[in-house]
Parts: sequence; C-alpha cells; structure tokens
Amino acid sequence: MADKPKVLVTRRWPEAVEAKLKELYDVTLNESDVPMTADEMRQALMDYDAFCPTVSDKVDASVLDVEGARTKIIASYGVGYSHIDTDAAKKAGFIVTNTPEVLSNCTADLAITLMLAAARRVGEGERELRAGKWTGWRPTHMIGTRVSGGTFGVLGFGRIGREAAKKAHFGFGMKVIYFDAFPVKPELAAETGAESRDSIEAVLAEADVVTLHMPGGKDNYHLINEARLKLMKPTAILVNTARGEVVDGNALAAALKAGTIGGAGLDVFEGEPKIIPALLECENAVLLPHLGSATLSTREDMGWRVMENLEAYFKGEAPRDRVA
Ligand SMILES: NC(=O)C1=CN([C@@H]2O[C@H](COP(=O)(O)OP(=O)(O)OC[C@H]3O[C@@H](n4cnc5c(N)ncnc54)[C@H](O)[C@@H]3O)[C@@H](O)[C@H]2O)C=CC1
Ligand SMILES: O=C(O)C(=O)CO
Repeated sequence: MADKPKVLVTRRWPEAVEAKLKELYDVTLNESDVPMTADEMRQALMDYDAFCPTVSDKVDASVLDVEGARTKIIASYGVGYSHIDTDAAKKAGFIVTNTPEVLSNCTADLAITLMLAAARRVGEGERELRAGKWTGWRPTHMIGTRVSGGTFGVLGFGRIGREAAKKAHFGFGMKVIYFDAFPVKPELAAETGAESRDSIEAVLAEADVVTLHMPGGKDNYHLINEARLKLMKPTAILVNTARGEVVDGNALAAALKAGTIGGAGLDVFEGEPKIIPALLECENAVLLPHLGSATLSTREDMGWRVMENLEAYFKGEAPRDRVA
C-alpha cells in the first residue's frame, strides 16, 4: 500500500476533525497550539505534502520563497486568505484553498450581536453591574440607540454581508443598502430588497449601522479612515467582523471619543491580538477576540471543508475552493 500523504496542521482543530485527519493521513498536529515561527513553516513546506495554516499564521513571501518544497497544496482553515501572500504562492507553484460558505451564517450572527451590543450598550451595562455600580432602574439610565426599523449599510455584499443583511432585514425590519466593489447579481440583492449605492461614502452617510464584510489585505488597508468616518451619522454604529486593517483604529478611537459616531462593535483588529490602547479606552466600543466563526459546528464544518479540498487534490482532481 502506498504511504499516506504527509499533512501538517499548524493549530489545534476540533477533535472530530483531528481524529478523521489521523485516519486518512500521516498527519502532524500542533498539540501545543503555539503559533509556528516562519522558520518552522518554511521547514514544513520542505517536509510535508500538504500544509494547513489558518488565519492567524502569516504565510508571507519570506515563508513561501523556498527551494525544492515538497508541499504542493496550502489548504487554509478559514475563508479569509489575506494572511497568505497569494502572488508569492502562485509564483512558487503552490495551490491555495480556503473554506467559504460554511461560516457565513455564524459570522453574520456575530455581526448582528455586535450591532445590538454596541447600540444597546451591552458591554457598558455589564461592566457597571459587575463593578457593583448599578443604582437601579431609572428612565434616563444608559440610553442606547434603537436599530429596529433603521438602515443597515453593508460594505462588501458577499456571502457574509448578504447573510447579515437577511438577519437585519427579516429579524429587525431594517432597510438594507450596500456598496460592493464588483457588480452584485440582482437576485441576490432582491432577497432583502437591498438597494445598491454607488460609493462607500454614500452608504456611510445614509446608514444607521455600517457593517464591514470585504476581505482584508493591502487593497482594503484603512479603507475606513478619518475622512470617511466623518461622513457617518453621530448616532451610527460601525461593525467590523472583516479584518482589522480595513479600519484605521486610531481614527476610529478618535471618532468614538469625540462622539462623531455613536459606537462600534469590533471582532477584528489590526495587529491582533494586540489592541491599541486608544480603542481599549472607548466605553462605546464593544470588543471581541475574533469570534466570528467560533461555534463548534462551524469550526467542524471548516475542518471538513479543508479535508474536502485535500481529498480532491490527492485524488488528482481540482479542489473546489482554490483561491490561488
Ligand atoms: N471575524 C471572523 O471571524 C471572520 C471574518 N471573515 C472575514 O470576512 C471576509 C468576507 O468573507 P466572505 O463574505 O465569505 O467573502 P466574499 O468574497 O463572499 O465577500 C467579500 C465581498 O467584498 C467585496 N469587496 C472587496 N473589496 C471591497 C471594497 N473595497 N469595497 C466594497 N466591497 C468590496 C467583494 O467584491 C465581495 O463581494 C473574509 O475575507 C474574512 O476576512 C470571515 C469569516 C469569519
Ligand atoms: O475564516 C476567517 O476568515 C476567519 O477570520 C475566522 O473564521
């Protein structure tokens, strides 16, 4: 019998998926769950047939520029792939895959969670209560912003953006407006009666809630900057479950402190897990540690999706989620 392909997984995955990987492959799991260094990742490309990183592994040109790699497929766990230099991967002849669709619903749920938490001051309220500072119900206590019936602005009307739009529209009676950098099929917008706007600026100026769902990476670096934040309504909420670098964190903190926007709900941060102090100081920001896809069934489905890509590749077929 031919030897099983050698597969390296950079971080712990859900138990059921790791068990299946062990059955099918000669797999090396990262039992310690400590992030791998660039040198360790470079070595893995020399020693394994498949390399399975995830969104917190920086697979840049310095990692990918190796002579005589044994790896042919980089099967990433996660839909976003801005952590991989896909140009360098293509140049070096690696196939790169991701795990779309299976996490759209859960990530959209978290965008809605952040919208409500920021608008209704959930973090502030919980902090006050736990600190023993709550003095009781009163008509003027911790007044938030009503989102039901408001306007939900989606920047990046892809898989997750559209799921979030459905939840906001059907769950909270919100009107949906969006801007996408590419044309959106009319039937996809029709699901929520979403109206397109011709610029990011137009969405920012009109929406009560602005939610970001475009990929990260250099093309979308600081897309939401000081000038654009100034266009938002003083009561509006900004939600980011996309990538930290899409927003200029210092400009956002300044807008939150000055009250030129109402609040923010953030799941992702430039340079995470480090968070800039200016954001930590903002009472009107709800901050979560990158939990968008963090439910067991979704994290398992992401693993099954990586395995589907590996299986296709090792059978000599085209993996369905090839991105480079
Ligand atoms: N917080 C979390 O745990 C998670 C975060 N994500 C992030 O969400 C992103 C989106 O995922 P999907 O919806 O599956 O991707 P997608 O590819 O289906 O949608 C992205 C959309 O953004 C659009 N877009 C790109 N640049 C744009 C720009 N400058 N302005 C407006 N639209 C732009 C694209 O045309 C596309 O329609 C991922 O790339 C990832 O970074 C994804 C899953 C979980
Ligand atoms: O899949 C992604 O892109 C994430 O950020 C985590 O699920």
